[in-house]
Amino acid sequence: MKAILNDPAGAVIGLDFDGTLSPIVPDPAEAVIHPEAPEVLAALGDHVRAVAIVTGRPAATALELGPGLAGVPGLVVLGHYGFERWEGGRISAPPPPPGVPRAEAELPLLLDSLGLSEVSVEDKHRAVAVHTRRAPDPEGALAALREPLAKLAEKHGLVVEPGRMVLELRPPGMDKGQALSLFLAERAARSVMFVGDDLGDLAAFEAVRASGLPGVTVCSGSAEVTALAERADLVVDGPDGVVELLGELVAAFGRL
Ligand SMILES: O=P(O)(O)OC[C@H]1O[C@H](O[C@H]2O[C@H](CO)[C@@H](O)[C@H](O)[C@H]2O)[C@H](O)[C@@H](O)[C@@H]1O
Repeated sequence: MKAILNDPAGAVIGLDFDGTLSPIVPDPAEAVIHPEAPEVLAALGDHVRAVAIVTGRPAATALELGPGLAGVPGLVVLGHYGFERWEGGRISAPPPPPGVPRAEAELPLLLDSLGLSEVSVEDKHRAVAVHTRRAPDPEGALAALREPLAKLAEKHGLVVEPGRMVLELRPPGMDKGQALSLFLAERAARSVMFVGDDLGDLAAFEAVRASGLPGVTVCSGSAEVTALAERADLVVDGPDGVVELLGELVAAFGRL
């Protein structure tokens, strides 16, 4: 944190979206960014080398659920765990993986055969997520789905990304750690902070450590995921705590 405060112009601030900038809600389509986040990120963007949102969401979805984000100076959104990039209004991405629609087509029958028709499927185009949060027994449904979804993913050349009451089938070859490492190198960062809440963010925590830069890992804490808090330098109280921390950083920069 000291390095970031002493030299904000060299700092890259990486942030996850769901559970970090946006409070967790039952329906993924109804998630919305914390009301104070766009303003605080905009203020942060004026001081630091770059603000990057690194998310499992498609980049365009993060921007839709985060009105005001597009105005954050220099913002980069690395969507789909880094496969996709939004910057200055443009999205770049590799061709969509053919395994995703094939796996998705098999899902209804599979879910029926498991008696899990109450779970919900989120079509993310480059990935497909199976959510159990709104099922009668979310943990039980998640456990019942692990093995069948692992087999389905393997059959179609995909991997399973586990998260908060969700198992996502997505292409291999990228994760938030690789995405963050590439971004740090591209921006010649002199320090780094990464803020996340879920298992997918562990790779980014590792990337902070592997970068050799002065860095700080921050967990947006919840009772649902403890693995991240155990590995974080700092734990704050969910998206409210994240916004408060970022606000404190901005205030400190203002005093420099
Ligand atoms: O990398 P992230 O930005 O954290 O995205 C990870 C997944 O987040 C979303 O699901 C989570 O948030 C939902 C809305 O609050 C919640 O209902 C769900 O239980 C959480 O797992 C999103 O729907 C997924 O596609 C993302 O991969």
